[in-house]
Amino acid sequence: MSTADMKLVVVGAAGRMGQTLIRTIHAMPGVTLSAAVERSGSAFIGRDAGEIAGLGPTGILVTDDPLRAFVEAEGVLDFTAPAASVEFSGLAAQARIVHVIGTTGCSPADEARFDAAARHARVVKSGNMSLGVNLLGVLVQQAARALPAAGWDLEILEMHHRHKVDAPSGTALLLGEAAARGRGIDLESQSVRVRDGHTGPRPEGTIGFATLRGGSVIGEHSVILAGEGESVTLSHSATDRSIFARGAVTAALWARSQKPGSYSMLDVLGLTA
Ligand SMILES: NC(=O)C1=CN([C@@H]2O[C@H](COP(=O)(O)OP(=O)(O)OC[C@H]3O[C@@H](n4cnc5c(N)ncnc54)[C@H](OP(=O)(O)O)[C@@H]3O)[C@@H](O)[C@H]2O)C=CC1
Ligand SMILES: O=C(O)C1=N[C@H](C(=O)O)C[C@H](O)C1
Repeated sequence: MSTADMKLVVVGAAGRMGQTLIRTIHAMPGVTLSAAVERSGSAFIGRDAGEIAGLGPTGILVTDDPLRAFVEAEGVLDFTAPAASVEFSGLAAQARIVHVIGTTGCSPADEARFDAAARHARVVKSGNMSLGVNLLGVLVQQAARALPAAGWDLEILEMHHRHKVDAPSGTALLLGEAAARGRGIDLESQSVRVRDGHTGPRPEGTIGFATLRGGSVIGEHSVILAGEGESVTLSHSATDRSIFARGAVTAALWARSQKPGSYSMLDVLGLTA
C-alpha cells in the first residue's frame, strides 16, 4: 500500500458484490480498503473483511458505523439496497467523499435523494459498471437511431440468478434509456414492462422488457431489433462479478479529482456523445 492510495469503504461487505469488491480492491493498484460496513445486528459485524471475502486476515473488521468509516475515507463503494444507498448518500455528502452507487431498483424519490447528496459528494451511479455493457449502450443508441421505429420493434431480454429482487434489471433499464435516446422518445411512457393474457397487437414504437430469473446466472442481456424478415441482436454476457467491481474502483479513482455532482459510467469511461 502507498500513502497515495485512495482509501475506500465497502458497504454491504458480506454480500455477493461486497466480497467481490474487497477482492478487487486487494488486487488493483492505487486503492486500499479502509473499512467494511454491514447493517447493525448482522452476524458479520466484528469479523475480518478479508476472511469473509476469502483473502485471509486483513485486519479490517466489519463495522456497523458507516459515518465513522466514511469520514476516515475518500470513497465508498455501495452495492446494497435502495433504502441503504439513500442513507449512505446522506453520510457520503456529510463526509464530502466519493459515492459509487451500483444498487439497482431505486425509485424516482431515491434518485432525487442521490441528486441532493451530489451537491456535496461526487456521486457515480450506474445500473451496470462494466465496460462491455456501457459500450453496448452506445451501440444500442446508434442502432435504435439507424433502424426506424416503424418496422423495427425493440425488445430487451434479461436473465439473472434466483436471488435478484428487482426487475427489470438496472442494466435492462440502462439499455432501454439508450434505445429511447436513439429514438428521441421518453422511455417511461413508451415502455411495456409486462405482458399477460389478451394483450392485443404490439403498439408501434414501444420498447418491451422481458425478465428471466434462475440458477446462478450473473447477468445476460439482449437487445433485439426485430424487423420484417430480419432481426438484429446486440448482447452482453457477464461471466464474473469482478467486471462490475473493477468498474466501480475505476469510477472511484476517476471521481476523486472531479467536482461534487452526479456522474455516470459514460462520464468515467469517456463514452459520452
Ligand atoms: N451496477 C452494477 O454494475 C451492479 C449492480 N448490482 C446491484 O447491487 C446490489 C447488491 O447485489 P448483490 O451483491 O448481489 O446483493 P447481496 O444481497 O448479495 O448483497 C447486498 C449486501 O448489502 C447489505 N445491506 C443491505 N442493507 C444494508 C444496510 N442498511 N447497511 C449495510 N449493509 C446493508 C446486505 O446485508 P443483509 O443480507 O443483512 O441485508 C448484503 O450483505 C443489487 O441492487 C444489484 O442489482 C449487482 C451487480 C452489478
Ligand atoms: O443483481 C445482479 O446480480 C446484477 N444487477 C445489475 C442489474 O440489475 O442490471 C447488474 C448485473 O447485471 C448484475
